[in-house]
Amino acid sequence: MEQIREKVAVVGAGSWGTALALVLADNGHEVRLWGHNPSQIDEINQNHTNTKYLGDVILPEGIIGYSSLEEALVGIDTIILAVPTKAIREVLNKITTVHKHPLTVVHVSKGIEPDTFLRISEMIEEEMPEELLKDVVVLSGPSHAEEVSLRHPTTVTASSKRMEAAEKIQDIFINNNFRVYTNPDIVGVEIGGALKNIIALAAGITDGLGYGDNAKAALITRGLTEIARLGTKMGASPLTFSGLTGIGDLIVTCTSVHSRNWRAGNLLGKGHNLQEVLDNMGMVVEGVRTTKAAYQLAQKYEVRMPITTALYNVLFNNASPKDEVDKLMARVKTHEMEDLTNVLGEKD
Ligand SMILES: NC(=O)C1=CN([C@@H]2O[C@H](COP(=O)(O)OP(=O)(O)OC[C@H]3O[C@@H](n4cnc5c(N)ncnc54)[C@H](O)[C@@H]3O)[C@@H](O)[C@H]2O)C=CC1
Ligand SMILES: O=C(CO)COP(=O)(O)O
Repeated sequence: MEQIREKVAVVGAGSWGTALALVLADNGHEVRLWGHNPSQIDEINQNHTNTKYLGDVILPEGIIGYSSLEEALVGIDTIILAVPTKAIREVLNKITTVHKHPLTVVHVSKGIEPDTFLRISEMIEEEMPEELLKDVVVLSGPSHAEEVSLRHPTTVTASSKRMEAAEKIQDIFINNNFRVYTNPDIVGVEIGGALKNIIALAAGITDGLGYGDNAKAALITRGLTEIARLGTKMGASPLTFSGLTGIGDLIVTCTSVHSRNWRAGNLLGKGHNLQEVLDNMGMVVEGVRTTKAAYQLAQKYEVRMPITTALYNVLFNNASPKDEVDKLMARVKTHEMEDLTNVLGEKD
């Protein structure tokens, strides 16, 4: 396939931004990687490494690090936004201050904003002046940066309200190690990517408590049910949850040692407190804030989300992880298929 060569700016030089910059550079694009930590940018330009996030991986020389956002964005019309959900508004604000030309914004973050309940594409639409925003595309799926940077086979999905925009991003990223699909269901893609982190925290907790694979399989399966239950009420297609950004990302995040959400949950299950865990992680654990947002959304949409509620109690009400598991197991008996029918919206 003939690749189009583009000038692309990756905004955010953490694990995921750096790994995606590597994919883009492998495809021959001119890649500018912006980060707010000047010493890290020096390391990228001088040593072609980003050791804090990707260890001894050698980055392609085609990646040029920038600590000036204004300089990084000169002549750019596509940006990859790769910062934690919490930083999205602040970074967009900086972008619109220095860049006055229309942009396609590809976001790769996995979260929902607590209190506003906005998905990330909605936050971008709210924060960017209409005349500066061409398209919003989300790129999501089962994809740990550590493995992408080693060029191990990975599959993800691009979604946008305008399919041509998603297809363009598919073309920019796709290669023989990094296979990109498209899906028109942006609500489902964003909800699946955000909510799987909640279940991964819970899976880490049960592993930390010493429970085995049965408990993890139960969390993945019943977790998917409650993600789909909320997602369909928010307008997602139920089919998306059986795809890469649904069950796919849920499996990888609940089972991989690379997952920060699983690792944080594991420490909580072993008895560490939340602040201690977050302080030691040194990278973003998106599931904590997303649990708050999903707990609030469950109440707004009157959807049963027992795993999310149990995790909310552990994170924000000081509940004991073991007591919450005991409570989940002792709930009133129910029919599995009746629950699944609810997912499809055929019953309240
Ligand atoms: N690491 C991974 O394998 C994947 C991560 N993601 C998502 O990508 C998003 C970013 O995650 P990671 O890169 O993994 O996080 P990270 O913790 O590795 O890096 C985050 C980067 O954002 C920077 N940052 C934080 N606040 C900032 C601000 N206010 N202004 C500018 N830069 C700021 C940090 O300095 C750091 O360089 C998250 O939403 C995560 O869920 C999605 C897929 C895979
Ligand atoms: O989203 C991810 C993999 O698809 C990364 O998950 P963590 O943030 O838990 O590391």
